[in-house]
Amino acid sequence: MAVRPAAVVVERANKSYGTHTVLQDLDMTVERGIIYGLLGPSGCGKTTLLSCIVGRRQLDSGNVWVLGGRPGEKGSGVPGPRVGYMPQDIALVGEFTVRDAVYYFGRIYGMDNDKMVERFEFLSNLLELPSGGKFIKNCSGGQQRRVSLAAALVHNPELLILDEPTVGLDPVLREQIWEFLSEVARGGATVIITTHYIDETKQAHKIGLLRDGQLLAEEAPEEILRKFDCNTLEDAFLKLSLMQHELPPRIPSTLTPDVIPATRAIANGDTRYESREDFNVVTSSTDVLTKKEKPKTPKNLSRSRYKAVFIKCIQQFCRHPGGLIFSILFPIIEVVAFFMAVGHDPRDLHVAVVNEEAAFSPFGLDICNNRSIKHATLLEDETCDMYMMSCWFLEEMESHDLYKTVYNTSEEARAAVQTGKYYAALYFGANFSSALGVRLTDWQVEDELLDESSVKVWLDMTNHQISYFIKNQLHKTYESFTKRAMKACDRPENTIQIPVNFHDPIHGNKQPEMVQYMAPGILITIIFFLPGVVTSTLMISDRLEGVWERSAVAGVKAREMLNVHITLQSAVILVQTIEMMVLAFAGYGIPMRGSNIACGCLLFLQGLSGMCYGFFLSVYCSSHTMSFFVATGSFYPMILLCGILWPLEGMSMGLRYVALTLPFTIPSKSLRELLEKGTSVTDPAVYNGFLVTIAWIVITLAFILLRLKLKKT
Ligand SMILES: Nc1ncnc2c1ncn2[C@@H]1O[C@H](COP(=O)(O)OP(=O)(O)OP(=O)(O)O)[C@@H](O)[C@H]1O
Repeated sequence: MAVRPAAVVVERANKSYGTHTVLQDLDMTVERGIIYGLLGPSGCGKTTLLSCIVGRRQLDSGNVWVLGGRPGEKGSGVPGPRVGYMPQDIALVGEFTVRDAVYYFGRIYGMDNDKMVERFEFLSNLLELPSGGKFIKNCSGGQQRRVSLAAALVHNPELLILDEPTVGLDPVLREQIWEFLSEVARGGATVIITTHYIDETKQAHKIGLLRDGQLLAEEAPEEILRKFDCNTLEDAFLKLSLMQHELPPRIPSTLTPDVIPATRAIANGDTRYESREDFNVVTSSTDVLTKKEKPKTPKNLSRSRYKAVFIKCIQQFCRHPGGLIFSILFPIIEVVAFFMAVGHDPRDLHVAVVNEEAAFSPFGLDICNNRSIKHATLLEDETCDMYMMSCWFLEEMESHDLYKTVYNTSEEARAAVQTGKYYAALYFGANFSSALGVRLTDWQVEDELLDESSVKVWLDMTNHQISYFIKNQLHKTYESFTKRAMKACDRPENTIQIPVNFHDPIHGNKQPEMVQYMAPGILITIIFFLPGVVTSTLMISDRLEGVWERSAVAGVKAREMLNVHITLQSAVILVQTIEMMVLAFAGYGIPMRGSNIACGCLLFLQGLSGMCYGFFLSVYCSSHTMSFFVATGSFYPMILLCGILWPLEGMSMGLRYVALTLPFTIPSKSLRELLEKGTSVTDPAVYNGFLVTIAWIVITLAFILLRLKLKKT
């Protein structure tokens, strides 16, 4: 008797999702060279069982042997090129053409170009595939399913696992596919197929009926019909299901040798097996099953897998205009938007002005335009005569970008502020100049005179930026106004300035621009955010579409996927870094006092950190929505706490420590040190930023690998 090892043996398999038991002490045997039809109602666990067979899920207890080894074991070829897997979902990249989809798997399995061309031609004819250049996303559901089947068949695997391959196909095509599968089995390969069309499984050599986590029957279709005295398999299954709880526990069929129907004679190369005894597998002796066979896998598959995934990612990226624009144009748009919109002083600001001094003068309000008027003169007795000084004040105010709109009364001016027309109202009393003259020469003045010599200001403080700007401009106006008056009266200009002298700053310049302060933080956040979003979106799409899972069954390792993605994203991040630096330093003249290379490296590392954060989101979030929530929920606190919007010194100590651990806070400070102070990278103020960035990369990668290890997704 020729003893022939089984292709698949499952022994006392148990699998639950939480409290929901899916497989319960399940035994299953699939002999080599047969078509095995796995049937069962929706949700009974067929897909779960298949994914345990291909090594993508682990049983809670029990054993699985596939092609003489354990799935997932090193060198078993499963997952890998010994299996062809067609999942229930299409699991193909929408940006693939029909040809790309088939070639992608061909490359993973290490097929050379000629072989792929030949197989593609063959499968195109067999499965009536749409034209090779048609995009998967433009194919109909049935066409996509046929392409998906072609992708599973491309490399002539030893074991074909097809999860509902014939759904939605027309009967003629279904018949052709079954004929082809019979031919494949005659060639010695094994086929496990699930289908909802029970009748078509008549063509299988063996059928397993899965219900409530167990196989109710596992026999040749004719045998099932005979045993249950039925004309159709549907009737037989109905009977079996009704009798399920009355039946004694099923003894695995392989232990009771049956006769394989004459019509189902099975061939493997030159050997033909006419009887079940011939065909028997020694499931009771796991020695035979676990005996290692040398898998017929081509060498250097890792290289071809890298190539396949690399080409796939490039195709996905280049054929996705949104992604391309997002990655290349967004950094430019965001940097330009920032430099154009942020940090500039408000312009064309008008304030409501009531000038009673001028109004009651002989020329009325026009007096301020009268160039012959002398506003301040030194008299012979060395006293300073001041006249219509409000005109000078208003002139100085305009030179500080605050323009007057004249009102007649202070009530009207304040009403204009109240209604939001202006941010400030100014009032000069009728005796402004004379009171000011007395005030500047006499220390002992009465409150009334003090009041008359003051410019009264009412502000709308609800807009902090603008009201602080107006306050600042009025202080500057006062400064230049008094200097002008003192000069006219031949007095030292600085005598009535505030007695605080600001020397040249140690760092930066006397008129710092907000934009320079914010730029490092903004560059850091942009370069972190973009790769983060691109990575999480691409990865979640791949996973939800089943592409990741399917590639993994074909043998692509998570590490290989990550490496390819990291390489490609790194290239994109490099381009983004260069774009941003050229724009910020050459385009908008942000000073760069430190090392260009150090600045580039810090930005690049931040991009990598953002990419790792994107990976992190993609492995921990089950959907795009979830990832969006987490990304938005985390980016905002990162930006709010990083010190660009408000200094850390304004936060409580506890919050400050939290802020320092976030990815933007210390790196933004380090970049500012590099740019504005030219600090060396050997200084902790700079290298701390690098350390925090690297720590974020390492920690997120560790969490990603941990997750991938713990959960085979
Ligand atoms: N990751 C998971 N977490 C929790 N429950 C799951 C998970 N995957 C599957 N299940 C549940 O396990 C049961 C079996 O699912 P499975 O996909 O294996 O069924 P199936 O027989 O393939 O169904 P169908 O024919 O509809 O595809 C279902 O009730 C399903 O809801």
